[in-house]
Amino acid sequence: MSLDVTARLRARDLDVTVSVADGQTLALTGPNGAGKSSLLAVVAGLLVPDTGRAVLDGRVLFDLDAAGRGPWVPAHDRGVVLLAQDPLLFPHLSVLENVAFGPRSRGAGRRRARAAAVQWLEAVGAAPLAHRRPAALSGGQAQRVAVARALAADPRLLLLDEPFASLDSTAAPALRELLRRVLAGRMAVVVTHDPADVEALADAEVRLEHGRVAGAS
Ligand SMILES: Nc1ncnc2c1ncn2[C@@H]1O[C@H](COP(=O)(O)OP(=O)(O)OP(=O)(O)O)[C@@H](O)[C@H]1O
Repeated sequence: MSLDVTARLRARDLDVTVSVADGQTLALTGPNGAGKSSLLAVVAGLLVPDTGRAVLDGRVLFDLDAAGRGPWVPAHDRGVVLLAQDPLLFPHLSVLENVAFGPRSRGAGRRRARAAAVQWLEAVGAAPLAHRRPAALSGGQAQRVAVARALAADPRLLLLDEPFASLDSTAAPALRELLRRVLAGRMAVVVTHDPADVEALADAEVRLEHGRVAGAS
């Protein structure tokens, strides 16, 4: 059980091979423009590489030959959730409905989806916010809710793109501690510029530069 991805995309000057072991969190680091977000987008199914192959838990996500032909599993069917810098909650739904959305779309009934949502909101310390709309949340609160929504979807792989970038320095440590707890034993990739995130969250680190793997530890 693992993720193995090889992707080449000329338009982004990306040419990488990266693996994540089962239950591990990989930190993806490197300077601006190194290709970190592009690689997450390829794994999430939001960006199509020219050629490459990705296998998650033994299941092929894509396998594109030199002509770009081959199997391609669409984003919604990958078991992969991308948590972006901006929490991107559905503005017209309550916090509870936002978190229940994942279980609902995976076929859970209304009651079971809401129960799962309550449980995840409690896990991230956001249960009192359940009936608010996203517009009534602070940035840190919205990120907590976004974490709950991501986990409620029960992804096989969680991708986090600079999850603390929009938070001030007082909110970041609490969310980092929350992620440290919820990522334990899960497969995840976290893009970060902050050595504190690597230290707190990662089992392994891959550094990208100019769209290439420049180091791994
Ligand atoms: N929407 C886009 N269209 C075309 N090229 C893009 C787009 N987004 C990024 N790029 C280019 O792709 C390359 C990789 O960018 P990417 O955003 O993946 O890097 P990054 O490591 O995530 O950077 P940052 O740390 O600034 O977020 C860069 O050369 C960038 O200019």
